[in-house]
Amino acid sequence: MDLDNLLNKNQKEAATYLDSHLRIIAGAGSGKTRVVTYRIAYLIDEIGVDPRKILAITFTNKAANEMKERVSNLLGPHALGSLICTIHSLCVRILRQHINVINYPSNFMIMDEEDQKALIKKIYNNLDIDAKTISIKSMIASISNYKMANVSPERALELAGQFQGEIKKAKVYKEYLDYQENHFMLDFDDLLLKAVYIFENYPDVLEKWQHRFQYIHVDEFQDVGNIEYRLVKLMAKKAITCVVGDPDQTIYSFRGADVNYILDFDKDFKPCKTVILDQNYRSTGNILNISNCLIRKNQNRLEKDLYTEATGGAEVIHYTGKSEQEEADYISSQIEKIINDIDGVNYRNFAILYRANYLSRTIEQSLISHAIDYRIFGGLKFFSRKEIKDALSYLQLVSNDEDLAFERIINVPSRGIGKKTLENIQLVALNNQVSLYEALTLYSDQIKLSAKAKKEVKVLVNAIETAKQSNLPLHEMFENLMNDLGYIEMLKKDLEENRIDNIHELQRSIYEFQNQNPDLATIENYLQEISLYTDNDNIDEGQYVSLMTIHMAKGLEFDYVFVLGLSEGIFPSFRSLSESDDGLEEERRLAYVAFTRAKKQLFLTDSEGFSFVTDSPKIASRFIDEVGKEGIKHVGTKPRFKTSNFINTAPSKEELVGNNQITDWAAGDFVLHDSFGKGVVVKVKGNTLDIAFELPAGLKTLMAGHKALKKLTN
Ligand SMILES: Nc1ncnc2c1ncn2[C@@H]1O[C@H](COP(=O)(O)OP(=O)(O)OP(=O)(O)O)[C@@H](O)[C@H]1O
Ligand SMILES: [Mg+2]
Repeated sequence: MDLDNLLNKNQKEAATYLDSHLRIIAGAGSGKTRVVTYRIAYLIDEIGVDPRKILAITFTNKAANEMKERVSNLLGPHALGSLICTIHSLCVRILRQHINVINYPSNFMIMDEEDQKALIKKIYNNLDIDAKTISIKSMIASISNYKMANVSPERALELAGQFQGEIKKAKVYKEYLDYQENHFMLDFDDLLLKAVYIFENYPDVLEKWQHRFQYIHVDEFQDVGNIEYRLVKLMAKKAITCVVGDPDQTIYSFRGADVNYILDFDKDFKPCKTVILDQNYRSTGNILNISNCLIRKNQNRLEKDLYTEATGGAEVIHYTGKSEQEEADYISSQIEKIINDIDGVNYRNFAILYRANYLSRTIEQSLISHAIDYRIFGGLKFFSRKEIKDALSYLQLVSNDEDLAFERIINVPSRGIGKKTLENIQLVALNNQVSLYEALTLYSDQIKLSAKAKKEVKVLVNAIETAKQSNLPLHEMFENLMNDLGYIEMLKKDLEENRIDNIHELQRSIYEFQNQNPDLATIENYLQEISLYTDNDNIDEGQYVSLMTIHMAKGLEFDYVFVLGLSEGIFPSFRSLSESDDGLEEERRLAYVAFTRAKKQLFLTDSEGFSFVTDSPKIASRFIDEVGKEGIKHVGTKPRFKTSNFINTAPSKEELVGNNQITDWAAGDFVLHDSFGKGVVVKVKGNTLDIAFELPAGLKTLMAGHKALKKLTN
């Protein structure tokens, strides 16, 4: 292995330095992960270290697999034996071997978040606690806090004093722990906590693991929290520890990550050498330039800049679309164009990144209609998400009384209708040769329901019947339906903000559908169209474009990267903006992570219109403004920033989303349309208008509340 050709001087120094602990602090794409990979190869190949003495901790399974693959490409099969994994899977290994010291069986079960929620719901039922008073999500957070602070249930009860809410929480906590112990279940926090507990209390176990590893590496060290740090510190007693990270890429502070662990690393790990890498090998000059410009806007940071020997390369493109659909179609067509124009490029060279999961919907639909295969990492495709399936089931029930849809939603939100009652309804339906919904409405006297269930069923039926008879535009009917059913309230209660955002996104999809198909805007037709998108399975092999949130993209790189949804309030997210400057700075680091994933070309996109999530008109993200003017080109519609007076003159929601003054329209009204010019209303049909425009536009059918349309008073 000729390291001189593979690494630059500083990188080589870092890869081969074995005299003490080592810290590598460096910006994105400077080869930190590459150094760790070569260091492992160097240890095995040149120094002759037994691979089993080497540990490398990565942030995600994907990163672990990539590192394993790279090492085995370098060394062939004799690299096998070194342990390259995430911190959670390391803990699972430790516990499977040693958890018996605390009287747990080694085949303990691991609980994910869904399991936690289910257990807490069960406990709420037993203790007669209403999720309205303590949301499930806040309960999960409290349990995590108690555990991390090593607070016992008894102590939690003491601390609660006279506060009823806190007393309840302490009780739930006790039940939760009892259940876990009786069933030998560990949640994700426990994996770390129990491993640390065993290390701290069973010196012989700790010693085994301290002996096991001679060289320890931790990638993405800027994102470790207290418990991870303690684990590494315990294990590293006899090892040479190498940590690498970039303080500008700390993006998990909201979950307890603390950048000070890397900044103060040399205080605990003595002696320690620090290597700084400042040459970027990943990106073109233009990409690097705008990323540097952006991150410099953070006040609270260590000054450090990256340079590259690469040329400027293709300009960074900022595209603004008139609508989200236009924005998405721009991305799809650029992917097609690049594949057509440049030899050897395929879908795998592309990534589309976004701030939050709900933002994938428009781009997914566009990719499907362009026949571009894609895969979502770390999440489900939009139309496979639980809340979307629930909402669509409700719409199905409204439109054509589907039994499968009925079964899916009859107890969501919970109406006290369990398996037995459902069987009862099914039997009544069968006996009377009607649908399940009809059985519930027409033959309710034959169905045994508790008083609570009866009340809830009434709410359900009312909501569905109101929706069936609604004359409102579809997206408003849908909004009312979700509210009337208590569905939104259920999500709010559980603090499921992401799911609420997804429901709002679905509402937007309905809104767009009726705008594009004013003549055909029925639920049946909408569901029909959507069915094209709902049964698209994930492809695991072959070529596909990668879609993921920016958090998932940490450490990865792609030739062509699109970052979409760069609108104020979306990214930076309005939730972070309302917190503090720290919130904004973390968003900016997130943008820095996103932009620096690109190797050859970076596309930043946003669009005009109205956001159902922020409930306001969209303007371009401040991050677009902050990247400076050099090496970036604006295309599409002229972007609007907060600094212009757009905010004052922004159209209202009614103007953008459609007002309810449909009845105000009459044949003969004069109108002005942004693109079609002047016209006269020929016919009013419900919410749609037939309008004769000046030529060349001619006769058009439009939504009455369309934002581009204004009624002229005379
Ligand atoms: N000396 C070098 N010669 C050639 N290519 C290099 C060199 N150093 C790094 N690279 C390449 O540059 C890219 C970025 O490297 P790497 O992923 O290790 O950076 P990083 O610092 O870990 O980035 P991030 O902060 O995003 O995790 C990779 O494709 C890597 O192979
Ligand atoms: Mg890396």
